[in-house]
Amino acid sequence: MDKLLIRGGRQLHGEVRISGAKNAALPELCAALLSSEPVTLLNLPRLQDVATMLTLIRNMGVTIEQVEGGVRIDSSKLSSPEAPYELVKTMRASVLALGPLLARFGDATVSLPGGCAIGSRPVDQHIKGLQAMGADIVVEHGYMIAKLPKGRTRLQGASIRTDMITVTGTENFLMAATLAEGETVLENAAQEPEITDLAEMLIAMGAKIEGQGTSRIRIQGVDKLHGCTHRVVADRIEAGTFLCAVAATGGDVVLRHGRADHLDAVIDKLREAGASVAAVEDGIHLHSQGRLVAQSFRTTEYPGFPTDMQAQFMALNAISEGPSKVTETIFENRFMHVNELVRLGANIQVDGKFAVIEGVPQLSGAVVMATDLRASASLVIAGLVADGETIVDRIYHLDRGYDQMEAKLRGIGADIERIKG
Ligand SMILES: CC(=O)N[C@H]1[C@@H](OP(=O)(O)OP(=O)(O)OC[C@H]2O[C@@H](n3ccc(=O)[nH]c3=O)[C@H](O)[C@@H]2O)O[C@H](CO)[C@@H](O)[C@@H]1O
Ligand SMILES: C=C(OP(=O)(O)O)C(=O)O
Repeated sequence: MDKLLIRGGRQLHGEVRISGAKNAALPELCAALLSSEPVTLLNLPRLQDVATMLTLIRNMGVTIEQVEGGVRIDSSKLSSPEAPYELVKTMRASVLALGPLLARFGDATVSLPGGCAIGSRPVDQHIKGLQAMGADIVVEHGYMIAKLPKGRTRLQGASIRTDMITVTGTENFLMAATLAEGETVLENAAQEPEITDLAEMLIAMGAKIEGQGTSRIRIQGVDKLHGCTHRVVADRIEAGTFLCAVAATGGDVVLRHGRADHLDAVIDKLREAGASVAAVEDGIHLHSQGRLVAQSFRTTEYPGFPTDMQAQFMALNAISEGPSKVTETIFENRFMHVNELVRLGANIQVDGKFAVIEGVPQLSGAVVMATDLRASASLVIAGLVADGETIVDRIYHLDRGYDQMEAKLRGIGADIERIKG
């Protein structure tokens, strides 16, 4: 298992290129299954999750050709609309294959993803919504087996209101509805920029969608979608992670292609903490000097503070001045990084969905274990400011969602290397 070795204490200066977003690329690879014509996705990040999704769809009989900056996906010969457990277990986003397969073939078998470190993450809303569109779905032997009733060839438009806001749920319904008969209205829809990006790709394929980026999305089903070329939106969580890293170490960095307009909640907190952050042409500029002031925050759905930035901002709070309180409202078990941050000298108490942090002036390097994707990123940030050497073990979590993180950090002056294991 690979590890990262970090020698902390360096300020970060220079430019980082932000990659395409994991959470847009994954649904968009599934959206390519909606058409028998080729789809080209550009600005595709080099991530383990993307590789897993490509294996998953290749397994179904899809042809993938590498092109500069991305892939060309040809699903005209897709023969087996199935997502097996072996692939789904390493990546929950595989559930995004369900909506497109069902919409195009009237038939899909997708493994239930199972729980993961940050929470139980059920998919009951996905099933309920697709059932409202006329699918028969049974759960047997750990699989969701979805079919259209006899005599039907298309899903039916429906009004779907989920019990809570769900990002991949909204994406599954959005993709399924593009080929359904009639109108689908998604109420209580997620508003994340990745959903808007997916909707823009679907529109480029001939879908009729209105209201993306709001809580009410309307889709008029069409008979067929065609191919398209789409550029994956920049990863706001990768950008937010680098902002927190530089805010913690001090320094001056431009995040090329970063979208400040997708990170308002995080940038507001960084400014309140004392960092200077500005949108610049095709990027974000951050300048930070000296110890910042810790900030309390509460994770909520977009446009609120993202749960995917909670761990990284907590690492920053751990070495900022004063107390802060972090409230995690989206996932029930997303404080796995706390014990590891404590091993590095942080002062953090957890009580249910609250974490209370008392900033300390200095962390000290140690061996720590990554438990999930963003927990790993928070440990890297802590390692960059800690005294001496920090080893972050189990970074396969990090590789799931960060495109060459250590090379990008080295490029702006961090002392960080990968130890192959
Ligand atoms: C690939 C991708 O885009 N992943 C993101 C997506 O995950 P994902 O789409 O899985 O997260 P959801 O928005 O669905 O989850 C929100 C909450 O709803 C619950 N829920 C969801 C669906 C369901 O059928 N039943 C149910 O109870 C979840 O357990 C969670 O408590 O949004 C999360 C919340 O912003 C992010 O942390 C993930 O990075
Ligand atoms: C939780 C995350 O991703 P996923 O939904 O793919 O597990 C994340 O990106 O932080």
